[in-house]
Amino acid sequence: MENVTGTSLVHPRSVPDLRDSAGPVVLTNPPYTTNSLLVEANCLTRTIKTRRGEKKLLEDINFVIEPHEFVAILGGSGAGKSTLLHALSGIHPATEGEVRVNGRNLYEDYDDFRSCIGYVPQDDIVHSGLTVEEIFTYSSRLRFPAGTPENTITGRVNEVLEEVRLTAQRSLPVKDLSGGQRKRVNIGVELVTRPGLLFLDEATSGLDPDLEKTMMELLGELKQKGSTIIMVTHTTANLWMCDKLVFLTREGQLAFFGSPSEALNYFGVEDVVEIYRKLDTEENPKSWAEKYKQSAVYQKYQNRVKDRQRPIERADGNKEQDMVKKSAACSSFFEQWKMLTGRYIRLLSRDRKNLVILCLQAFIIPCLLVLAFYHSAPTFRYSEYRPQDLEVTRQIVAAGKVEEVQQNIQEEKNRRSFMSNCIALMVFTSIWLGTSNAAREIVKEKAIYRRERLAGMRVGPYLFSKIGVLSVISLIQTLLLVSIVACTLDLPEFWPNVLAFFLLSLAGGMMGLVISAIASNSDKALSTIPIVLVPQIILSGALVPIAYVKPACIKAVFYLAVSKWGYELIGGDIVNINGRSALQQPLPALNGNFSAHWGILVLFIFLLYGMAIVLLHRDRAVSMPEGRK
Ligand SMILES: Nc1ncnc2c1ncn2[C@@H]1O[C@H](COP(=O)(O)OP(=O)(O)OP(=O)(O)O)[C@@H](O)[C@H]1O
Repeated sequence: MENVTGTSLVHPRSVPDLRDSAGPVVLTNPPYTTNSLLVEANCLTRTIKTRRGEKKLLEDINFVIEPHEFVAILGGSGAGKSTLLHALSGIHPATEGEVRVNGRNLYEDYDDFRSCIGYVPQDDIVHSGLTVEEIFTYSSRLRFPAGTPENTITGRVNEVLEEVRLTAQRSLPVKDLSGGQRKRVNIGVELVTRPGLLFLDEATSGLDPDLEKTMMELLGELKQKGSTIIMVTHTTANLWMCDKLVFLTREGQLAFFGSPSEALNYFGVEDVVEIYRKLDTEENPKSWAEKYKQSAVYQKYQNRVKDRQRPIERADGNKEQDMVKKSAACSSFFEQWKMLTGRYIRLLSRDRKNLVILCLQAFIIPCLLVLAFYHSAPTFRYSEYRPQDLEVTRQIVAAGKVEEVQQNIQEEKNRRSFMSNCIALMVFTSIWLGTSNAAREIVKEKAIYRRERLAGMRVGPYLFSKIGVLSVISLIQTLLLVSIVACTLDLPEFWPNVLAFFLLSLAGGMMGLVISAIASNSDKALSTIPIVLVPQIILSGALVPIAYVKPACIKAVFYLAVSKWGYELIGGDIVNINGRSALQQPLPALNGNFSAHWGILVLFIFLLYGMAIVLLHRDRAVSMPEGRK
């Protein structure tokens, strides 16, 4: 392993996969990224700011991991193992120092390496409602370059099922698998592209000894197939399968880097567990780092670093770059959107209870509205709003029958008031339905989202897949709402009403997605909904007519509420009942000149969409180079 020649840093086995005999890179064959990668950690330090000042999680870590090496990162709890893994994989870059992969700066060229890197998190971050086969298939579609034939994907999925020994369970949903099987699914997701660099964060923890050994053997096989594997682990039973061990002191310094046998010799112990004890009981952890720097093992590997410098510089940079870039070519916007939409529909359709609740709420709420308004206010029926009413009133006035005029005015006021209330409630219902449909949709799968962003998923197709499916749900709910309420209460203008309520629901959905993008978990998302929805009720103008609101700066706040524009658009002049004479010509909903209101609702939808895009782009867990700044 230590005699790897420096003439090419690409493993020979990977070449036929990606190139035809004529030379140029082709993608008709499986687009695996089996090119072996050499990893150099140069002076890695990670400092964070705490209330008590700066804290170093990692300090001056240096080592070189050769292609095809299987490396375990070890150390006591809180030593910085995960921090080091994140720094090496580029997920959370070090604040000082650099990681070089085949001589190139990983942090600067992360996008080029994205598809060569697999990261298996500690938790089983997959959609538990999908089957094992579906998970591997979607994972392949997301990670393979555009235009990869379906049979290539199927072939690779079958291979991975074999590799992780889950062929018999391929049709089972992940939620029905055992803990160990789920771990294997978690690892398999990253294996579809056969990554050149595979990082695992305690991926084998919690497994029984037999399964843990099986997983280590599996990783050993992957190494044989060309991957460089770096793993954080607490399990010491099978460390002899690793090529190198990295030991960290309690304070994140490098205590040791070398082979398992060298580790036992260096620490003068017979069992790796004793090394933990030695590292833990040392009063001054830094002394381990200093001692290691004086050791022969350190000198040996430092020489290896020096020897490595020249071959890296000599390597055929262009070919190397081409290959990495080509394999990093992710699927197109449309392909990603299609895949993500298909997966989202599948997931929703498997969650029958949720679907029933979505339909029920769109059915029960309008039914309650009808019950409340139809029986209590028969005069409210919209069909009774006729211009003749006004004429009749005028005749009564002309006849000097003041009492009848007053009664007529009162009836007119009641009618408008009921109408106004019903429309306001429908407006709130639409916005609320949209918001509650969407508020959990990103946050509930945020860990998966982050994992897939690392694998090359783009924010645009992801958000569009959510919006597309949620729009269909909103449309169905709106049709139910408007059909039940508007038809029973004789509201005219059916389709314009449907469109207006649909836009409101869509705007609500966008608010929900913004909440979902900000929230750190589903509970927080749900408790944020009232913060967004209650202002929609207060600022709609239905409770306090905007004409009466003073001063102007407070009035301006009302203009920021989606409900205000929807309420005015759908209610027409009825919304101004308190500000106008009841004898004014009543205008049926949507008959006035409200074209600006349509435009403003659409503008709100676009603004909220933009906000969700920006928030998802700024998600710190997946912002590679920015994380360093
Ligand atoms: N964002 C942070 N703010 C403050 N301290 C942090 C932060 N992230 C990590 N730490 C601290 O850095 C140290 C190293 O954390 P890390 O998760 O890398 O340790 P670890 O060796 O993987 O631990 P374990 O084996 O228990 O998972 C810990 O003491 C942890 O509390």
